[in-house]
Amino acid sequence: MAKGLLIVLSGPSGVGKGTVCNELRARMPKLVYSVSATTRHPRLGEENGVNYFFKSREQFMEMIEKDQLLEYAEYVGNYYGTPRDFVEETLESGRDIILEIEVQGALKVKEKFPEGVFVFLLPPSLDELKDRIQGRGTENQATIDHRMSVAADEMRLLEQYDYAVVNDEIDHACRRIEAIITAEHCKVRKPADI
Ligand SMILES: Nc1nc2c(ncn2[C@@H]2O[C@H](COP(=O)(O)OP(=O)(O)O)[C@@H](O)[C@H]2O)c(=O)[nH]1
Ligand SMILES: Nc1ncnc2c1ncn2[C@@H]1O[C@H](COP(=O)(O)OP(=O)(O)O)[C@@H](O)[C@H]1O
Repeated sequence: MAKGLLIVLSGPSGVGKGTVCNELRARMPKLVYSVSATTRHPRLGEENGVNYFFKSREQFMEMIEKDQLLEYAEYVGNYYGTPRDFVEETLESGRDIILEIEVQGALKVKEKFPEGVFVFLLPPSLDELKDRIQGRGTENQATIDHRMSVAADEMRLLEQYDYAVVNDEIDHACRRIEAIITAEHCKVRKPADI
């Protein structure tokens, strides 16, 4: 059986990765979502095992030592990582999986899965990005400033991705990503790619 597609959706904080990913999951019920582990505290309404697996620093370090993470990254003072087994089992079973992760982690996944589909979500402008992070109201000003300075560096990594999608409107961004997934399924795989 053909393996599933590994789709990595990345881009700067606040660009709308979470929002677009949720909408895609609603539109593509067969698309499997990888739930990450993190040392960040849960936000109001977030559930363990649904949004993230919330871990202590010690538990996270243990996952690293046991090689249970496909990749991990430290981002604005917290660790985030992708549980490996779930991704590999999903792909083996022929289902597509989407990882919504920040850019350093995405590039580590690319080293291990060069055949993955790497999608970079762009804001319509940096001003709009700041408005979105502020508008979400989940971070204090210092964290917002830190995330904005990280965002400028993150944008430079765009050229290492396969696709750039501007998140102007959620519906438009989702349609573009759906089109990318459809196209990837239609792609003729050369023996060297398999
Ligand atoms: N490398 C990596 N990044 C992750 C993972 N899970 C989430 N992230 C990213 O970590 C960053 C911070 O996530 P979070 O604190 O939930 O804030 P938000 O996504 O900006 O609302 C975001 O860019 C996420 O996409 C993961 O497993 N690995
Ligand atoms: N296309 C869009 N137009 C306007 N606002 C958006 C759009 N996409 C996301 N947002 C808003 O921007 C904020 C950041 O989105 P979020 O999905 O949390 O970003 P990320 O996961 O990349 O950090 C949220 O308040 C969200 O509602």
